[in-house]
Amino acid sequence: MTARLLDGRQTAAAIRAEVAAQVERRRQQGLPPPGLAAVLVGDNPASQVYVRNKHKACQQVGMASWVHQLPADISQERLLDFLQELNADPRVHGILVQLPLPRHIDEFAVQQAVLPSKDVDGFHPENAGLLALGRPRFYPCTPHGVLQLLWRAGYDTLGKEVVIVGRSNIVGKPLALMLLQKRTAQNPAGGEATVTVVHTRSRDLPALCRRAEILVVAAGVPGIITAEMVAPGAIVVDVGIHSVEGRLVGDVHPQVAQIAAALSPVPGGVGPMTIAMLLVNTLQAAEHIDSRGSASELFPRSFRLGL
Ligand SMILES: Nc1nc(=O)c2c([nH]1)NC[C@@H]1CN(c3ccc(C(=O)N[C@@H](CCC(=O)O)C(=O)O)cc3)C=[N+]21
Repeated sequence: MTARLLDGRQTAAAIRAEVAAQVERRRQQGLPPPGLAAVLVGDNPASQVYVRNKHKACQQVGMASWVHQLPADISQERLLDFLQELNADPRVHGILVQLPLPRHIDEFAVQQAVLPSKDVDGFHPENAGLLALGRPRFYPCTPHGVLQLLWRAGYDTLGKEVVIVGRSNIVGKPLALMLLQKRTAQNPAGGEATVTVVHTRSRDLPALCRRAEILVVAAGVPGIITAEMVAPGAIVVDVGIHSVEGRLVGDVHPQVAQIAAALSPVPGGVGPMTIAMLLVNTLQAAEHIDSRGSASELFPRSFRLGL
């Protein structure tokens, strides 16, 4: 038996089509296209691929997109000034500063400099706090992509034993919060799961992982999850992505496909979903700015994506 494939490319394409329809509806109403500004500092080759993919995805759905390539040695002060310009630009509804940043730049300072209402990554402390309190403004793209991939494949997390491997601010932590929340019309990406977050310091990682009905792996270590760490019939979502000897691999060892009931692969799983959810957030940012007249207000409703 080999696992059912959770096809992130196909699911992301379906979400892009939903977003494209909303962008077209806006156009017919005479509204400007949602606009995303991506900021890339330095020339990390992986970051260049991701930012290019985001730019292509924006164009595909009819959004405006700008890629700002800044030199690796730009000062933090200049970068923060540049972000203020994007904050003030009415054509820009969403701002994304690609991570990782060069070492001389304080990531937290940069995340705080993005206007919270344009923070389509959901990394600003105000947005992280709102998510933690059950009042999400933007769902962080990768965790939301994981939940959408599961939901659209027919897997409900309600009451399930979900184990998350990894405790990062961009995946593990926000995903845990989303999985705990109730699913409501205002909060459609809730989970109501029993959530366990494990990490490299956890005692007996294999036993903890084997408890999972749904195992989400965002550890950042190639192949760390092997077949004996997975319960037969589990659903496994691989969030890791690494270039190893010229090939893309995830955190989940290929032998897991023989044990799991379903598996989200790398590439072709969470990566394309992350980009699709970025488009959703950019659309949401544009919608609320238009409908409320103010970019700084709390968004009153979530963009629901057919849930
Ligand atoms: N501010 C910020 N926001 C992010 O969302 C963000 C970031 N920084 N830094 C890096 C991570 C990583 N990330 C990916 C996005 C798409 C793919 C993706 O499209 N992957 C394709 C393969 C792409 C390839 O060919 O290399 C796939 O998995 O099929 C992967 C990884 C977004 N991130």
